[in-house]
Amino acid sequence: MDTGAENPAPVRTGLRPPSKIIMPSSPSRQGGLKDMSDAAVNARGTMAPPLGPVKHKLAALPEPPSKRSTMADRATEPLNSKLPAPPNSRPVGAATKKMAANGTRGFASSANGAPRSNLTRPASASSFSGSASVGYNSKVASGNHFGRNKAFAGHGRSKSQYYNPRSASSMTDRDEDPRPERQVFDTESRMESMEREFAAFKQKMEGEASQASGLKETIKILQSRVSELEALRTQLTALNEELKSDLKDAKSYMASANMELEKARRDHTFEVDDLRRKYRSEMEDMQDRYRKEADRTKRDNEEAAEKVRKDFETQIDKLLKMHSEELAEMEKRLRKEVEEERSRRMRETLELQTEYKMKLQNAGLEADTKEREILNVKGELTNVQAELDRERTLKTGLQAQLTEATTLNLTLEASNKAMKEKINFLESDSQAQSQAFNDLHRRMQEAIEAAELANEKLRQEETLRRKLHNQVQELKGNIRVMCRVRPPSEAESEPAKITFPDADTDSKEVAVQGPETKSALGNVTTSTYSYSFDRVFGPKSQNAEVFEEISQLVQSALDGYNVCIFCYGQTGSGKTYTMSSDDGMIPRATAQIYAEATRLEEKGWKYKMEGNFVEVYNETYNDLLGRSEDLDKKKLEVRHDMAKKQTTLENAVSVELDSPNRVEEILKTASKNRSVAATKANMRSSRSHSVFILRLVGVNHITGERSEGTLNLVDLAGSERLDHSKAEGARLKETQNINKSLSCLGDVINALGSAKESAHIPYRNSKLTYLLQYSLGGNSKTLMFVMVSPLQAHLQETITSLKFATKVHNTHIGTAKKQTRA
Ligand SMILES: Nc1ncnc2c1ncn2[C@@H]1O[C@H](COP(=O)(O)OP(=O)(O)OP(=O)(O)O)[C@@H](O)[C@H]1O
Repeated sequence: MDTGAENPAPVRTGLRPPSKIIMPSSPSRQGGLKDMSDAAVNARGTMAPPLGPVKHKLAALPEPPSKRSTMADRATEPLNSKLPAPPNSRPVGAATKKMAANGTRGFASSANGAPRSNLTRPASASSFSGSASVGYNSKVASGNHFGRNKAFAGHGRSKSQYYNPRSASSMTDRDEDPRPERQVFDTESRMESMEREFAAFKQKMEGEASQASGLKETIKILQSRVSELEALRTQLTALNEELKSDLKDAKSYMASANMELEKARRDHTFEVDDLRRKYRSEMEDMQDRYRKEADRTKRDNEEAAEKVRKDFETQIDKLLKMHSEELAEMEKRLRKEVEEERSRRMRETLELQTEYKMKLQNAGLEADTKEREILNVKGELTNVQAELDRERTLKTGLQAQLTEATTLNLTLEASNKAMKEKINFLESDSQAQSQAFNDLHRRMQEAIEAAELANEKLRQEETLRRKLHNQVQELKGNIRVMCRVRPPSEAESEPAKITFPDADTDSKEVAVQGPETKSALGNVTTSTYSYSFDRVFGPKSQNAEVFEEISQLVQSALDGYNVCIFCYGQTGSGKTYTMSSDDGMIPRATAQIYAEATRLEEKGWKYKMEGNFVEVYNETYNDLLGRSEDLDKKKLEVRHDMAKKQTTLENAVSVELDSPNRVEEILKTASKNRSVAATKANMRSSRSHSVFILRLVGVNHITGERSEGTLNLVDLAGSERLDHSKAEGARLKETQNINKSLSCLGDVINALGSAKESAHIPYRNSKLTYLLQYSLGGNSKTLMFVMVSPLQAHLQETITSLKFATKVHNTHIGTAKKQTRA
């Protein structure tokens, strides 16, 4: 029998492999969840036993009975257990087998509420028709039926097609059978057969009924399975929800973790930045320390080296001294020793000679005595002879001694000679040295004399240079006028039409296009005004270039002339920039004077340089180098020494210019005082004249020459016209005073240029001209800068300034005189 109960193993569940279902405790694995839900869907859809594989993976689910049979098995269980096996129950068995084989599909149909009729249809229909048709020939039919149904289960269609025609033909044959006994027998047997068939049919029907009830039970079981699965699905849904919330939690945890991570990263970055900054500052500190340390070490090393060098030199000096002393000592000792040795040797030689002579005399006497004794005593001849031999031997010995002494004497004489030669050599060396020293001394004297001559020549040339310089200055004229047009600033627009026709050649001309004028006929015309001066500086010119032009005048002040350099022009035209800016004329002039005075020192000149910085405001003098609180309060007096033609400022602070940096201090103090004053009366610097006075007194200690010169650098107040400025009150008074002093300056220059020598020059008419009395006129060199604004708005003032400057330029002042005193 091939029932499902006998063959449960090969039933296909339709579930996916359980390994794909993940543990529910792992909420992050959504794939696993998906697999699981697929499995659940499959379980619902196919009715295959889903819990087998799932239960082991889903720990949260209730554990089903361990050896649970599959859905198909249980579906067939009632049939197999309750139905007796009818003789021809194969269709049902086949159907059941088929259902078991296609269990998933059949269950799916019932689960979907649309049961398929093929569950029962083939069994009843085929078996019924089969038994009905096969009943006439039960053996054959029975056998064929069995075989047919078996075949039907496997290849139903082909077998039934083949069998049905044969059944029909046999029926036809039996109806037409002509044999009666056989017919009775057939009828009885037929009846028997029919009864059997009926009984079988009945049995079969009972089987069907019990099968139907089995199926109902199966349905119930299946329904209970469905509800179980529903519960399972609910559990899974809950689990899914739980997992989703876990996932959500995990996501929020991840987000917060990310935030914390980000915060930690930021903190870390800050910490790293802090550390980096700290490290950098530490590095800088270390570098600084290292640099200082290195400097200190270098200094120490240099000091040590210097010390070592000095020690070394001292030691060398000491050694040299010791050496020369030792040499002298040795020489003395040697001489003494040589002397002593010589006298000792002489003494010894004399002694030896005396001794020898004595011995010789004694020997002679003895020989005489012996000879006398020989003569007298002949008997004693042998003894005397022996004594004589002895005496002869002695004589030989003495002679050998004499030879030796003579040799020694010769050796001593040779060494004495060598010593003498050495002494002579030493004596001759010191003579050569003193000879060389004398030569050197002589040559030095000659060189000094030559230098003296050269210096003398230089002094003569310096005097000549000064004379020539002055002649050149005279040729250039004692009053010179130069014009400077400043560049417009970035904020300034509408420039005036100012041109420089000879900028590429002489740079002496400036042309200004005047304002438009309307004729009576309504014609608009503009005229161009040309002016020429000693030099014109365009907007691109630098202070260095301007100073080059005036440096010769500065030199004249050192040479003993009074020099006055003015800056004239309206407010904002660049006077202060030219005169007192960091690289303006005042710092440059003082630097040149200081350098030149230092250079002249080698020619015997010694200069004393003293500076004052005063302001003329509202026709009163103010000391710009005094205390700022004294400004406008302290009375400053100007005194003139008519005889010496000198001006002194009483109560003013004088600063000695003993270093080039002093001028910087002077300018700073002056500027501070002016700015303090500016809070009292606005625009003070524009409304007052400032005068920097530098007195230069030089004495030549070689030639006895003396020179006294003064350099005046004047920054005049703005030259606005009264009608144009529309000033009132204090401002009106300022403007009136400025105009008065400027017109007085014009008057003085005019008088100097036109009048005879004896004519009156109106210095006293203004405080400014009074202060500059001895720096304007016959004994002075004057340079006026007319400063020009480049703006169209200032055109009228520009033309007025240029006209005034032209007037001054046309003035001829008498020859300057150098102030020298014997
Ligand atoms: N040659 C120049 N090059 C560049 N800038 C200049 C030049 N001349 C003047 N200036 C600038 O123009 C402005 C006015 O100049 P400055 O103050 O010297 O005029 P000023 O005639 O002295 O005026 P005030 O009469 O009010 O003192 C300043 O800002 C100055 O720096």
